[in-house]
Amino acid sequence: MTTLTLTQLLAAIPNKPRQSEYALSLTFKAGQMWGILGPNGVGKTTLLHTLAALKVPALGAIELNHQPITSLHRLKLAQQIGIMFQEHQDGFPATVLETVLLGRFPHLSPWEMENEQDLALAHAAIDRLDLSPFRERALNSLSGGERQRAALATLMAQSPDVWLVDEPTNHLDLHYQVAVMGLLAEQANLNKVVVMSLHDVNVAAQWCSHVLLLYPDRPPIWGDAKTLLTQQNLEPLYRQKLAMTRLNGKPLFVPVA
Ligand SMILES: Nc1ncnc2c1ncn2[C@@H]1O[C@H](COP(=O)(O)OP(=O)(O)OP(=O)(O)O)[C@@H](O)[C@H]1O
Repeated sequence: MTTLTLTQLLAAIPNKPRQSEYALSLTFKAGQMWGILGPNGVGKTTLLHTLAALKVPALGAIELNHQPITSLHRLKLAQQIGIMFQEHQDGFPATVLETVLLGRFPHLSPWEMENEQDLALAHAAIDRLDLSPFRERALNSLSGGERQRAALATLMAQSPDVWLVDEPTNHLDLHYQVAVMGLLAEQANLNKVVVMSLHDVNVAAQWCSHVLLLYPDRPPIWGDAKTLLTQQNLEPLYRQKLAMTRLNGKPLFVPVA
């Protein structure tokens, strides 16, 4: 069973004094769907980048299946941990299919070309994200939502054990928000670890099994989403008064002006 364990972890947040940060010690487990919530600038993206070993933490350790991630070869890491970034930068001109195929790169040997199975996985991911009409389109010609779905299709083609997803519902209309959260829930059901940053507490309440609440000015809390997603915990998180009701047994929060 895949585990990603954080021990006394402090992410290196630029311009933030270390003494004002609180350490994280928790384990993300296979089958769990985690939402990281917190105000703008609190460090959600920095934490995701640190978990993907793209940033060195200020302090503490991260272990994938009880092995320090720093001891794993970058290629091995990319086979097991995948990240979808918040901002999508198109480094060079490429079609949707070429981009999604990049997800297979960590699984290829040096100089090896993608085989039929890699192509089949890329096509399946494109179909799953409703991108078939755009298969041969230049990535930079896509709309924001289509581009977001192409990034998720690339992650799906990569098929890592740990999915780190920075604001998955960004740019998406309501239909695709539900479709994409359904896709991530499906991955958790397939025993992947899913960790995402979210701004919509209602999306977290609807879909996440666990949450990590990052406060700007007090220790973080983490655990069962049903227990932690309360007005009492969320109002100080966002410094915003909230009203709460229930829909189908799940809480629904509305900011009160
Ligand atoms: N390259 C950088 N130089 C200076 N400061 C930076 C840099 N990158 C990030 N920061 C700062 O680090 C802090 C954490 O940023 P981060 O993107 O992790 O926050 P976030 O919680 O994801 O925010 P948001 O909800 O706005 O996406 C912010 O104050 C940000 O301005």
